[in-house]
Amino acid sequence: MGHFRFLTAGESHGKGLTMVIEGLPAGLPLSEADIAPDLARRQGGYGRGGRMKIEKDRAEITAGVRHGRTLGSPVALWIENRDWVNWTEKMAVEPVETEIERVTRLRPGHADLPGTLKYGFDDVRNVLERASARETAARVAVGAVARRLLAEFGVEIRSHVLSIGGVEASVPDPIDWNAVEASPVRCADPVAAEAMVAAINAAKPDGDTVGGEIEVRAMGVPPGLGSHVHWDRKLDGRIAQAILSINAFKAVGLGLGFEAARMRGSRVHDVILPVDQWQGRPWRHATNNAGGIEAGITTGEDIIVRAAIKPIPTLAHPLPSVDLDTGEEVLAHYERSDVCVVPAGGVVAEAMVAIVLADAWLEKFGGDTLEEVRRNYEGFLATIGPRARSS
Ligand SMILES: Cc1cc2nc3c(=O)[nH]c(=O)nc-3n(C[C@H](O)[C@H](O)[C@H](O)COP(=O)(O)O)c2cc1C
Ligand SMILES: C=C(O[C@@H]1CC(C(=O)O)=C[C@@H](OP(=O)(O)O)[C@H]1O)C(=O)O
Repeated sequence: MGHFRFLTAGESHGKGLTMVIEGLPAGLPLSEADIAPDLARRQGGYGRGGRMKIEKDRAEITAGVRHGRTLGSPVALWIENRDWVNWTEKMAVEPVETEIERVTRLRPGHADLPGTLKYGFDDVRNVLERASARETAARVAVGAVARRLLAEFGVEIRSHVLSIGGVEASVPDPIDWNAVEASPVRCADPVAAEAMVAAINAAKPDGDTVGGEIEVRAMGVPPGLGSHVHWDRKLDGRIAQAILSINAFKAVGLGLGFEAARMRGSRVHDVILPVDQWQGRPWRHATNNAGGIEAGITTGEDIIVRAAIKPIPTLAHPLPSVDLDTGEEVLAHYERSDVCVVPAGGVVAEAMVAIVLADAWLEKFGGDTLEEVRRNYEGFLATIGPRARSS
């Protein structure tokens, strides 16, 4: 929608990742320490490959912040690829003398075939470098900045793993978020977490990979973000686009999501009950099957997003494929790969939800300074009580 905008640039084995963020108000406290924890969380999770032993992601703020506060100008960030030193010739910006071996054995499930066809390349590397989920490090850094804005207003965004490799977790209520952070697979159910680790361990020696499902929750979100009036202002649609844009994400649901299709209306819809007082108003939904959004607008309940992540496409025991040069049958390309990225995927999904919410926040409460945003937010909250007219 353009109130909080960002671009990223960078190839997986190039020098690093560049981000430019536009739309932040002036006066927001922001430091590298606000970004570092999320970058570390994205690098974790059981089942990642050799690359994560090389990288130690750190986002440097190179513009838009002075003495710890945003200036209202674009914020620029930079993350170095530590692996780049091993790829200087293969990834050189200028032409090189040596002949670089091309990648031509197409990997099913990755960008290799559609990307090379679309851009007219004879070397899959020209596509895979940018298609790589290395770019999700940049999104998590941008998401941490969005999260910093939302934190000013008490909004908190978390994720946990619902399933890996067909092993399903039970979801405790309430969720112990510290336990999720301590879990090797970011799962709130310790028994299921053990079985998930076992599923990853079982897939690895087979040269295989596993996917799974994650859930993101945004807590402390006020009613009124998004809108029902146009398709591209509906917040559920904006969240779905943001989530499905993450590498390997294949399905998304709000609240009950797919489950709602199999239930009766009387069981699905969240009845509205009078209460003494809940967040400044005398009503509250009895349940939150809608996942905090009705008609594209936040209701004030937690936003709950569930998403499915496919198994990683690059297999150590490669799948049958064809060679881009000859069209002959070959096995797909393999150098190294993650076996499972479901926990990391949850962290990336948190970042995308934070970005969409920051955008919707500035759309509704936007201002040039943080204080102006705060005034607009508080002014709106003061209007959302009962509508009885005084005569
Ligand atoms: C955090 C993360 C790490 C990933 N690591 C790998 C990997 O090591 N090998 C691989 O083939 N795909 C990996 N992927 C998935 C591919 O990037 C993705 O499947 C590919 O870009 C094709 O896009 P699509 O699956 O969205 O259609 C990863 C995805 C995420 C979110
Ligand atoms: C670099 C990251 O993920 C990469 C995503 C990725 C892919 O194909 O998507 C392939 C792998 O890269 P490499 O071939 O260098 O091992 C992952 O490690 C990261 O998450 O930071």
